[in-house]
Amino acid sequence: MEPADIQGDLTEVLLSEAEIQVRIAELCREIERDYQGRPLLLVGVLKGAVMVMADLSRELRRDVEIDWMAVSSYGAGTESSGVVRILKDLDTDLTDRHVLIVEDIVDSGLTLSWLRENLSSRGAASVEICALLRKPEAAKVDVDARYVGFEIPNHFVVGYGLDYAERYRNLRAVGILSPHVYS
Ligand SMILES: O=P(O)(O)OC[C@H]1O[C@H](OP(=O)(O)OP(=O)(O)O)[C@H](O)[C@@H]1O
Ligand code: HPA
Ligand SMILES: [Mg+2]
Repeated sequence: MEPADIQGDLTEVLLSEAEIQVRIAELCREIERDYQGRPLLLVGVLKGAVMVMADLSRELRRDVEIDWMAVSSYGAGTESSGVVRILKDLDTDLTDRHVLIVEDIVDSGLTLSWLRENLSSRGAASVEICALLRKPEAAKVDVDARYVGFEIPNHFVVGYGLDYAERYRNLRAVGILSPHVYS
């Protein structure tokens, strides 16, 4: 299943493509129910959330708007710097909007706690979070994410949008990156 040129880079496949898709469908049914009758703006966080956004938005059986923000706190390493930078802002005015932030992972929580504050301060009617993955043991701040796909152990993971130095984003599964790749 892994491409030949990355064989050995993963110590373990944590979540298969099929497991991810089943869970995304479950989250979509919850989202449809919770936002019934309310217009919904999905805000994807580039670049990691590209795959989740593509699959989640197409699985939703309702109309949505989609916008993107790019923030970065990791650079090329495996540890959050804690400093969040806006690389690309939204095109959409958030006044009175119901916003659902779509993310790949809550790791330390620094990115999402900062982002939720930032978006809430723009006059949104509501701001909630949907993250495919969460690492409970890595939390430095508490992030109240309404929709979480999977809680995973505290290892650096790649695939399905998640990168190490911009590689591995295109894997269909999520796996643990072998320390020999980055040490
Ligand atoms: O909870 P945290 O510790 O803040 O980590 C989570 C964030 O870090 C990663 O993004 P990154 O800054 O690496 O940018 P990228 O999405 O472009 O890879 C990931 O996509 C999340 O946005
Ligand atoms: O485990 C991770 N992998 C890739 N990118 C990340 N950004 C935060 N945590 C991670
Ligand atoms: Mg990253």
